Amino acid sequence: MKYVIGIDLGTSAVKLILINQTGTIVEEVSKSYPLIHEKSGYSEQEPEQWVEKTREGLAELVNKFNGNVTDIEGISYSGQMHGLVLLDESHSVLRNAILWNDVRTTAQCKQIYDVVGKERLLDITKNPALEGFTLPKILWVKENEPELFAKASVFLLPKDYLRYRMTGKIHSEYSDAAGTLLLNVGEKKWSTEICQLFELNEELCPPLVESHECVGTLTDEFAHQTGLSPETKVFAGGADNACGAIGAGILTEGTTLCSVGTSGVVLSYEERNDRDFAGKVHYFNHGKENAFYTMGVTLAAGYSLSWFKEVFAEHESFEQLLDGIDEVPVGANGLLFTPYLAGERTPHADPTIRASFIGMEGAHTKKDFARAVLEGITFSLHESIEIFRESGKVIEQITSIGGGAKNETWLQIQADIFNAKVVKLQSEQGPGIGAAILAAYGAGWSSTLQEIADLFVQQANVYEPIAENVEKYKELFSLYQDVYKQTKELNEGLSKFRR
Ligand SMILES: Nc1ncnc2c1ncn2[C@@H]1O[C@H](COP(=O)(O)OP(=O)(O)O)[C@@H](O)[C@H]1O
Ligand SMILES: O=C(CO)[C@@H](O)[C@H](O)COP(=O)(O)O
Repeated sequence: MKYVIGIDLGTSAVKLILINQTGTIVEEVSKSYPLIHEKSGYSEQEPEQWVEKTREGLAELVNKFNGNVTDIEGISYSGQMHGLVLLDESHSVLRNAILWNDVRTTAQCKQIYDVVGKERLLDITKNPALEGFTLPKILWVKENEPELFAKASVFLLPKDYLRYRMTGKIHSEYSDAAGTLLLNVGEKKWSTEICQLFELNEELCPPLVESHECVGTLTDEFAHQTGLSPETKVFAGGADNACGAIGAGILTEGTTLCSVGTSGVVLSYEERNDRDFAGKVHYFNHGKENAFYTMGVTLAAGYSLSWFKEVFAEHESFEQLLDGIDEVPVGANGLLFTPYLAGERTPHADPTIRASFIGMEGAHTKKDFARAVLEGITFSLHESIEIFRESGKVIEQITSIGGGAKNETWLQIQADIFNAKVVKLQSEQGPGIGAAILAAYGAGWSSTLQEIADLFVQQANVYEPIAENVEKYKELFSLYQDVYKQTKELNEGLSKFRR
């Protein structure tokens, strides 16, 4: 029997899965690491933590594995997107990674529009200038830490840095490069024009490969530390959302994904590189060669729930916290939550907005709050579905993955708010499975990604929308949408009091 490993370098943890040739997950290991929030709007991580935790996790995985390690044919990656890792000439890390959910770069986004022009930026990158993307972070470091920036020889995205440490080879691949605002997405090459406009040496951008391409094998040192064979082939991998899509079988036109990790996304497959969404949703290269996807993002999706748990139910598990929320009626007894804990991306690209609970009263219990949090996150995701539907897409079925897909009541809430069938897969670890599919495809297990996805992606359950709930949620959604408008100015006033 042959095996592959999928590594999902998430925001909250690195999740490792070992899958065999029949698509069965044989072993799983997860190792978490912290976020560093030095100031309001800042979000960083230490790249060394990603490497250490992956090393520890792989050693544990190999230790639990009963077979022969030389039968593990390949490893590939799925990674949190957009994070900036800067390396010096000797490829040492220059500072903490600045992550996708860090919103310190509003001034740099404005600078990008002023210098490149909004239309031209959309022509080249297909995306607007958003705080979370990589180019604004590069410009922030250039402006605020010039001495450090002068030492930078190359930038890497999070999983590309991890792969570098495991192989000694520097690369990026199209699906993650698409989230930097430095890639010409349609033409699949770094934009010389954008690099020149910001006086960035193009060598700062790593060489690009396809997601399924083999970039080398493990270094002897890494193989020795984990117990893996130094012959194990390493494949480039993809952005977590591209891998989540592969791992959920989103490989043809008309298929849609909802993923609730730390962030939340609604993603739809695109065959073409020339659809015009005017920057309302992200438009990125897929991990499948020459394909694309469009995507709306809720910055604090799972994060809103984990924040709520940490602050108000520290000693409870997610299962305990959510136990009984199916008994709370639709609308959480008149309580509405907007999940803007870290600002928002879709449909409001707004780093200043913050979250609200509206309608609190003395009779509300923790269960009402927990249900309101789940509903608020789902309303935010529904805003992206509305954009897709308005553009003419027909969305009748959505595959739901990520930590959020562990809860049955939440999946029913998704079906009712989205007014679509929601499919739960046997494993909610879509991005890790997508990474494993890329490794299996790269290793030649089949001639198409689709064939491997058909084998690896297994449905567990389908949640049908309940008509009565759909109607109630339509009314609540319109109230939810009002909260942004009504709290925008209030939050601008409050922003000077923040840390
Ligand atoms: N049992 C559960 N029920 C509902 N949500 C859960 C459960 N366990 C985890 N989650 C949610 O999933 C999120 C983590 O999802 P995951 O896909 O692992 O994230 P990431 O890839 O960002 O590290 C948590 O923030 C939490 O909100
Ligand atoms: O910024 C985005 C997508 O544009 C996020 O989706 C990140 O890619 C992080 O993902 P998770 O850790 O939440 O899965």
